[in-house]
Amino acid sequence: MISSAKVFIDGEAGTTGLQIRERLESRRDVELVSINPAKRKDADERKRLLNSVDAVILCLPDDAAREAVSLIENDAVKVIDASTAYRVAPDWAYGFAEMAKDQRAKIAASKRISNPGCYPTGFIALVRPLAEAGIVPRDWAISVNAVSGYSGGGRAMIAEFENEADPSFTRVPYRIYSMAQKHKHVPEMQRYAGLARAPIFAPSVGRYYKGMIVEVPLPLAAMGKGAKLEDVHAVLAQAYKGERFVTVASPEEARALKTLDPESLNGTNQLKLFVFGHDEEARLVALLDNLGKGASGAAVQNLNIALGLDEGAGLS
Ligand SMILES: NC(=O)C1=CN([C@@H]2O[C@H](COP(=O)(O)OP(=O)(O)OC[C@H]3O[C@@H](n4cnc5c(N)ncnc54)[C@H](OP(=O)(O)O)[C@@H]3O)[C@@H](O)[C@H]2O)C=CC1
Ligand SMILES: CC(=O)N[C@@H](CCC(=O)OP(=O)(O)O)C(=O)O
Repeated sequence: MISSAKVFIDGEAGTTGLQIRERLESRRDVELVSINPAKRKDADERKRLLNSVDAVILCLPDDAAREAVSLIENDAVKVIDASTAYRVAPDWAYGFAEMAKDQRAKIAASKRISNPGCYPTGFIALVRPLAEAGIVPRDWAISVNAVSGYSGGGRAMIAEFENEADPSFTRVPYRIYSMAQKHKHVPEMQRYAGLARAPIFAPSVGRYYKGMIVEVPLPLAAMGKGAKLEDVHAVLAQAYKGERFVTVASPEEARALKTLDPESLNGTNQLKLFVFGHDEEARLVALLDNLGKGASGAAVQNLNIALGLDEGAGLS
């Protein structure tokens, strides 16, 4: 346990970096080390800071994250990378503490932690326990549909939706994207859900800032396992029993809902799972803030675990 850990956020002026900074600023057990804004892309100054702290959080595009990792020579520095660069790298710990019983220990023991993608956080939470239980066959042709607020695309997409002077400015209320089935999140979805086949991923973005719904339709009757809706719920409830940041709505709560608002958990590090439908057809839903449990919340949770601090410090 380190009493006051020094932390540098590389990319602290970006969407994710700013939110992490806000979550850490008032902490007494963490001392934030900032870069002079004029030098924030200066490799020498970044290298100095990257090697002078207990932990760094990388909130950069993939290539810049790889460069940052290559600049670290101090073996004591712990790295939490928010980008896609190392999410399926074998020598990195996947930073989804609730994903498996031994995952916290893996995160705590590793100096290289990759923060999960926002969509994969919802997908893996829903599917991994069901694949382990045999309800979802590992070779099932699974699909996942999702909607995100536009902050999911970082500063560039925020400008697209908010800045009328931006050449890409748009007023669309909703749009689908990534139709070529090559989204950067698919490899980590497949790997950590434990599937033999890549899921068909259909993401979309809406004209609102943040919040997301990730949905997995499951034709239970066609899956040949004889699982009923209550079995699906029971597996998920057991998998996340006692977890503070991942909860499963009760069957009564799910039945009472007529609609679901993607913004309901904004500002929190919460991920809430729902099992809708009936015994023949289930609609599994994960609700989260793409900038909360989908990014900055998860990064702070991982930082806390990596430094041996209270896992929930700075999080709600
Ligand atoms: N937004 C989200 O919901 C999520 C984002 N992430 C991931 O987090 C990372 C950051 O994303 P996000 O915050 O949204 O992106 P942003 O575009 O909002 O921020 C990226 C920041 O990195 C800076 N930057 C770019 N290149 C360099 C460099 N070579 N050296 C130093 N700084 C650099 C940018 O500066 P400038 O703008 O001046 O180029 C910007 O401040 C990405 O890898 C993304 O995939 C993860 C989960 C969710
Ligand atoms: C709405 C939108 O565009 N979302 C982004 C995902 C968010 C993101 O930046 O990906 P990470 O979670 O891996 O960092 C996308 O689909 O590329």
